[in-house]
Amino acid sequence: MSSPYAAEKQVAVAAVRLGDFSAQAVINTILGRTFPSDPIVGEEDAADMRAESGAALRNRIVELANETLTAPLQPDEHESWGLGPGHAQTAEEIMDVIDKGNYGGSRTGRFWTLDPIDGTKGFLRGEQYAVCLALIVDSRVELGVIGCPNLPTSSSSPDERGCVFVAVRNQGAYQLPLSASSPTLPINLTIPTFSQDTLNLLESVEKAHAKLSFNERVAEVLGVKRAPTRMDSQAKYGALVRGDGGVYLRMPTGTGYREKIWDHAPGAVLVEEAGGVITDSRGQPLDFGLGRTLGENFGVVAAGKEVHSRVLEAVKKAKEEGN
Ligand SMILES: Nc1ncnc2c1ncn2[C@@H]1O[C@H](COP(=O)(O)OS(=O)(=O)O)[C@@H](OP(=O)(O)O)[C@H]1O
Ligand SMILES: [Mg+2]
Ligand SMILES: [Mg+2]
Ligand SMILES: [Mg+2]
Repeated sequence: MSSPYAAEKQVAVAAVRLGDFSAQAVINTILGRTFPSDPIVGEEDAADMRAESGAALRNRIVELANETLTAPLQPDEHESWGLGPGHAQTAEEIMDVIDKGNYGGSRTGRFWTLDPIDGTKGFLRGEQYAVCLALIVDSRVELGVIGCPNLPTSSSSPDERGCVFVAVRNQGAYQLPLSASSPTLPINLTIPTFSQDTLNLLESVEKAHAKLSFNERVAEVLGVKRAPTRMDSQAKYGALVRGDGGVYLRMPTGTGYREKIWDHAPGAVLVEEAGGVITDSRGQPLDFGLGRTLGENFGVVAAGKEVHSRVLEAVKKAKEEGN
């Protein structure tokens, strides 16, 4: 007997692959047209589309990407970005532009990093996912954007969904509505102060992505009273900076997995511009100059200034207990 929802899962996995590749094609096209000399570290590559067995996948992605690339321009888009009627690309051009994301990263100079769909598992469950882009210059994140199509615009309006978080170094952190035609103005974000009664953790849903049992112990050491908020993707960073949770805590599961720069670069500048602090679990700065991964950084801790130092101490204590 086949497992429950096997067909739904197959459809959803195929949809996410289409979303991943076509989003990377569209975003890399815009970046390539506007900043032609900037390299891109993108999560996806076109190898599966180029394979002999990849014809159906390739055709569908080319169709989807071209649908977006050739759609009539929105008020906030420009034809010089390679968008609008008449801007269709061939299959070869689409695969090449996806592979423009193959850059290996660098210590110096400027490059972009893209996660076309972050929180793949969340997307598959119909929950949170995000489209994430950051500009890194000389290893420092200068700009970050996290688009969350399924995130409520605030915790008090659960039915209104779709937010974009934007931060530019020294220019603040903002939340905008996802729809460019919405009259809502950008909201300037600052991580609020949490009391012992309101503090809680923001953590992954997937046990394979973070050691949730360790988070539980850290919460106990901190005297946290509220249950954790589990959410997929970098939407967690958006939730943190607008005060929907007090601490972002992500501890390695012990498999030797290295965190990818596209999973944290936009969140890093967003947290700092909202007045918070982001480091690894040992208090080391996240190093975006080592290539496609964060190298030896061990986990991620982000929170408001005072809370952050308390979390690092609690992590240390919980680790010592475990030794
Ligand atoms: N073993 C392991 N350890 C840590 N992280 C991992 C691991 N495996 C995958 N990933 C990355 O986790 C990204 C999703 O992050 P989240 O945990 O926030 O979301 S989710 O709950 O998994 O959806 C996810 O990003 P996407 O692939 O873009 O979804 C992965 O890059
Ligand atoms: Mg990701
Ligand atoms: Mg992804
Ligand atoms: Mg992935």
